[in-house]
Amino acid sequence: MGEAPAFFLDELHKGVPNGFDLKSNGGETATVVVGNTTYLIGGSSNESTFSIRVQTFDQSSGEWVYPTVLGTAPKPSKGFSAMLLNEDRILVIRKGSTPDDFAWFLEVDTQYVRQQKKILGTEVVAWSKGVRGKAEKPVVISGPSGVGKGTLISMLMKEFPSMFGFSVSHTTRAPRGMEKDGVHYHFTERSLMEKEIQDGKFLEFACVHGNLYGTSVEAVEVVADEGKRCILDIDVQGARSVRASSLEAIFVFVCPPSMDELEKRLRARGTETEEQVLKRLRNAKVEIEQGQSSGIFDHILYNDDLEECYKSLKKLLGLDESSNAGPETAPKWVDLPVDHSLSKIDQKIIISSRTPELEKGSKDMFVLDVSSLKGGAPGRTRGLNIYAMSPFLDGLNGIHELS
Ligand SMILES: Nc1ncnc2c1ncn2[C@@H]1O[C@H](COP(=O)(O)OP(=O)(O)OP(=O)(O)O)[C@@H](O)[C@H]1O
Ligand SMILES: Nc1nc2c(ncn2[C@@H]2O[C@H](COP(=O)(O)O)[C@@H](O)[C@H]2O)c(=O)[nH]1
Repeated sequence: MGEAPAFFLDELHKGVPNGFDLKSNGGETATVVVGNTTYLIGGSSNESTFSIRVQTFDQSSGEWVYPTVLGTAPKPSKGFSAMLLNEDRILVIRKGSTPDDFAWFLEVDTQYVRQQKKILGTEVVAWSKGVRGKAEKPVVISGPSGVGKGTLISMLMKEFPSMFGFSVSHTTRAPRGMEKDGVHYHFTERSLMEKEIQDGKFLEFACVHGNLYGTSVEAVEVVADEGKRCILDIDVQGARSVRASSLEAIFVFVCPPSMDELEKRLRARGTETEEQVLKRLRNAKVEIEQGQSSGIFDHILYNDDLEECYKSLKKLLGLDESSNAGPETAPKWVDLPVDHSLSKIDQKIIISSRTPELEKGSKDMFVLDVSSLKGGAPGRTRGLNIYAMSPFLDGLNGIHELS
């Protein structure tokens, strides 16, 4: 595994498929060899911006392969640099990008990519954007309809607005009176949702009480992009799928004190028809059985007294009284040098300016610490840490933590 030799690159250039603009991209094409496959990441240029594209070359057959590219690709930028991070992913740095959108990972052999290869029967690569800050695991909350999941989640979001973000699911059920599209759910048509499921846009989906519900990859990404911890309110089937996916999460199951109390709450909420209430209660029995015995869940909570249950939820999430200290300081702005090179020392990527930055306050070197990465496709890669280093101004000890 490594960089492609120069002669091989020349051969590649001859056969480059249409749309790939390697020459004008001036050395910004990355070629990474993994076994018999060369991953070619190149720009297709449009005036002064490059859209990043991926192609693979199978050395044994001598053929170009068009992999299925999953995830949202990075937006066009002034250019990019790339390097092999480890056996399963390539790091791509977008030049001249905003600080919250500079680091991307092209996964070539992660668990998710291998899974998708099997499902789709094609070569697969997947994009995942790197996000800075703490790498707290998402929280999956399941339980029968009417047990109080939504109530508990609202309390958490109200008390810790800067810490948690809600994953807005898609559903084919009709909105209830107060529900807003895009806030409580993305209300959608079944045929459209089925097409999007086919296109790999969903992390999980399930038929629940006669309607289709699902968590799109984007719903989880939006929360990670805000630097928040994602909360998913999904049924047991969905929790099972997430458990089997590469999204590492904490799984919580909420039980009612009794079936009578559950029925009381569902009826008191007054949002379902009699037929729906009966259906939801029938399904509740199965869900409670599965929730308690399937081994999917890390924690089981009993929602009898709401305040007590909320306290237990906070405790298992590691939120004691002192955690309510207000929002974390926002990560500082990073002004990466546009013309830079990348090198790697252990789990640290050194981003060095090719031309010393002369402007007051600009930095010449950055260290991207990738030792605590979490998550990845589908979704964001969390836990990215970046430091500025000014060897010319401060000596090599001049490290400033930015996040
Ligand atoms: N501990 C509790 N004691 C009494 N009532 C409660 C308790 N927890 C929640 N409730 C009430 O029960 C009803 C159902 O709660 P909620 O809507 O949060 O359930 P849910 O689990 O989110 O249901 P669904 O899965 O259908 O969305 C609401 O009217 C809520 O106010
Ligand atoms: N598998 C999924 N289940 C979901 C999702 N969003 C919600 N749900 C579950 O559906 C039922 C019913 O919800 P309601 O809003 O109609 O009362 C409830 O158990 C939710 O947890 C999802 O994206 N995937």
